[in-house]
Amino acid sequence: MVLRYDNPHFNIAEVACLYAGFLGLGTLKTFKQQRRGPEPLSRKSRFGKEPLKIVSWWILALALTYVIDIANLVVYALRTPNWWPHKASVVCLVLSLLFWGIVLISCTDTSELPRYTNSFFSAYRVNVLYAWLTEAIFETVFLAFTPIPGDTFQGILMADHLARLLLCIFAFAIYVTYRRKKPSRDMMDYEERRMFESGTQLDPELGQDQSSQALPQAAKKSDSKKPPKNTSWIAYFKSFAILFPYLWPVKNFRLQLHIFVCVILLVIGRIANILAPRQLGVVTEKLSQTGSGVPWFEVFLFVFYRFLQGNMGLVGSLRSFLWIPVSQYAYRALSTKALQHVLGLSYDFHLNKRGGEVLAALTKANSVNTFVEQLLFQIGPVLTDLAVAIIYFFVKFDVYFSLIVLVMTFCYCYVTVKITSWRTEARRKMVNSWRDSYGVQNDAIMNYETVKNFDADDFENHRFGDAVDAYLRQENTVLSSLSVLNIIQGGIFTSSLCVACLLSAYKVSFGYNTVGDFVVLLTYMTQLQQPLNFFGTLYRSLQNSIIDAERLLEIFEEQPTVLEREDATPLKVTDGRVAFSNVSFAYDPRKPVLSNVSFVAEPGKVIALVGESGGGKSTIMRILLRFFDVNNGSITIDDQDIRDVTLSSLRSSIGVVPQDSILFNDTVMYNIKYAKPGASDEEVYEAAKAAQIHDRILEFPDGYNSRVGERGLKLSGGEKQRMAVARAILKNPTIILLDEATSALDTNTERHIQASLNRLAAGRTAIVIAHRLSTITNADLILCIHNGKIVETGTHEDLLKHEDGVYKKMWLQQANKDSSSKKFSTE
Ligand SMILES: Nc1ncnc2c1ncn2[C@@H]1O[C@H](COP(=O)(O)OP(=O)(O)OP(=O)(O)O)[C@@H](O)[C@H]1O
Ligand SMILES: N[C@@H](CCC(=O)N[C@@H](CS)C(=O)NCC(=O)O)C(=O)O
Repeated sequence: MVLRYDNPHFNIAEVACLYAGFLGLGTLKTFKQQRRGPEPLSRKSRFGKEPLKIVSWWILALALTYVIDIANLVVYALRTPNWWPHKASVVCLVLSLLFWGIVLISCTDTSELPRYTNSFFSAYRVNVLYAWLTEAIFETVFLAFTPIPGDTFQGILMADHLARLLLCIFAFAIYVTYRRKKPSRDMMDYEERRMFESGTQLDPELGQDQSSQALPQAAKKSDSKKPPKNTSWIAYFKSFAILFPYLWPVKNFRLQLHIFVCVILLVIGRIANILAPRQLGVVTEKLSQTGSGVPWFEVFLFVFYRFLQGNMGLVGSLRSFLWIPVSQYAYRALSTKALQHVLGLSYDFHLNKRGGEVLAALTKANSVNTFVEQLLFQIGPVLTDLAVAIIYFFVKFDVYFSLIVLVMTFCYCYVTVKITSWRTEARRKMVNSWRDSYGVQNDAIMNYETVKNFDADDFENHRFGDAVDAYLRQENTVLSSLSVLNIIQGGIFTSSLCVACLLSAYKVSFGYNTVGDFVVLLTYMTQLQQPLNFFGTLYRSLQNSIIDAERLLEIFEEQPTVLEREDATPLKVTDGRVAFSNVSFAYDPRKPVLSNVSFVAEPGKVIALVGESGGGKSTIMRILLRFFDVNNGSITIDDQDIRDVTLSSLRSSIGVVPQDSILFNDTVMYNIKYAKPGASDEEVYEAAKAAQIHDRILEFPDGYNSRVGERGLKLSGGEKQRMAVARAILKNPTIILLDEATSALDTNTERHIQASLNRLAAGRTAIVIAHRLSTITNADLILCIHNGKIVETGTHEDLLKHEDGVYKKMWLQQANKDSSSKKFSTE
């Protein structure tokens, strides 16, 4: 057997093996990894920086041999009359070049990978090895079965094949050399650094609103705490799967139908995108045939197809219209679920959270939805149109046109993504510097008096001027890089259009194609340009919504630490006896907060917890409400362990009057009724009367309809606490937890509050945290808490009898303080 130098079958076989094997192995590997689960990064990375560099140079050299091959063919074809290389050979050469180009980029450029996915090369090492092997085998076969070159053309081809074989052998040598080495610390660090670099590069530009501006920095910090994992793409996207059920309208058949119709409309849109240029070709054909009359129908059909086309066309608009309820459904489902989830998380999450961060993540609840929409209706259609163009041109015209679109697509997308990522960073800086200049301006105006006092007008003007300059410099970068991006995009698109048009013009002139074909080609290509023009912007917003979705996902992955048992029953409160037996608890195992706390709060009695600050009094309340679970011992209410009952029944049986009640920014009525939404106005008045706040409320300008302001700021501390008491009275629980206000109030207010608290405690089990001992002298039992232990118990009188007792000391101290402050105030 003798192989020709320009052998199409050989070339096709080689390219087919390369692509099929590479993709097949890639898929296999991804699934395998998926089943095994993520692996720690360090175990994977056998390749450090240096080998990766050598490999990259090697692949570049290999790609260059194909460039030389192509150039050789072109030169030979131009110099030899009536000789054309075989079409398949040309296509295969270009595809091989593209293949190695992609591998090269994947090995050297990992910055586009999302966090937690591994670098291309570490994931696809097997595939690259496979490609080397395939090349080596094919080159050996070629060299073995091809005659000695007869001219320069064949000589160059032969030299290229030989070079490729040598490069493959060289690559194996590199691989085998480095493979044996144990991964050094440095190598791992390098890989890890790459992972993090790739993660942080993905941060979006900052949004326009303050809340989202604060976010990326904080998010970056929290991310860096997570160990990097080698995760496959599937696993990465699978982690989003927990959000998808909220996107799909499970029970709503009508919405499912909407989605179905939208998908059909999408397909119709793609078809219209072929039909319109095709029809223009038909019209052109008709018009160029003299004497065939006016092609009314053809023209009408063309106009009709045009009417269907585009996002603003009939099909696009109909699709947008039908999608509205689907998108709204998803928004509702996701945002309510997110809030429900966050509210369901345990107290420790809420203690540790950065409030703004959680809220910002929740306001982006729509991000997953936006992500799906962008993929489905924007990026998806553009890429489909390109794929359709490749197939259509192949079927209708010539494989060369498909090749042009294919190479153009790749170059266009790659360059756009690269430049856009860089620009995203520049935009972030621009937004930051804008915020700085805004801050300077704001400072100057807010501190008007200080500025004037120090005669600092000039200083402030300069400061602001500098800040604006800094902003303008960043803006300049952003805007000029936009122009550069547009020029490069235009350049890539226009060159492919130019090649396609020249080729088509050539074919038309030699009669291989008709003028109509030229028109179809030109129209189809130009209509691709418009959506491609926004590819960068689309890519950026896609990235942003993925990042937002990731944050939402992090919240969804958060699990409550206090869980309800599956067989939990509702708490049945009969008398309201609360018993702590040998309870120990710590927020952090290294620092015990409560140890061996035992006491019984008998029904209808008032138990007071006193002791120094930080002793653990509030903790007792928190564990009774089961915001945390005890580490040892148990808490029972009417002989039912609180871990065995449902959380909601537990919390609804207990009334809490916190030290500093926080109210909702609504009316007084709304705030009191919050304890019992179904209560009548009369019940509210009764509760308010019992809490000694009714008369005061009536003095407000709008009575019960007065608004209390943000967090109840418009009310005084005493009023707020009595509102809280009114709430608790309305709720009418058997057990009351009361955290007394620490701050000394005026005697009148204090008397009112005391009276309202007495009314509240009457007939209920009350556990009171007392800061001022004078308020609990009548308590049935006083527990002195010191360092998380109960050190003394008894009534006020009992405890005062202990000469060296903790309680007595506190009592004397407070009595002293009170008398000295009274003295001071009367002087
Ligand atoms: N969420 C938490 N995480 C870790 N430690 C905590 C947490 N909350 C409280 N602590 C610690 O637990 C101890 C007891 O706190 P607790 O609030 O129960 O004291 P307290 O007696 O109510 O004090 P105060 O009278 O000042 O409110 C303190 O040392 C406190 O620092
Ligand atoms: N061709 C570019 C730019 C497209 C464009 O002009 N986008 C509009 C928004 S739809 C814009 O204002 N971009 C500003 C920018 O990218 O800085 C791309 O692919 O991103």
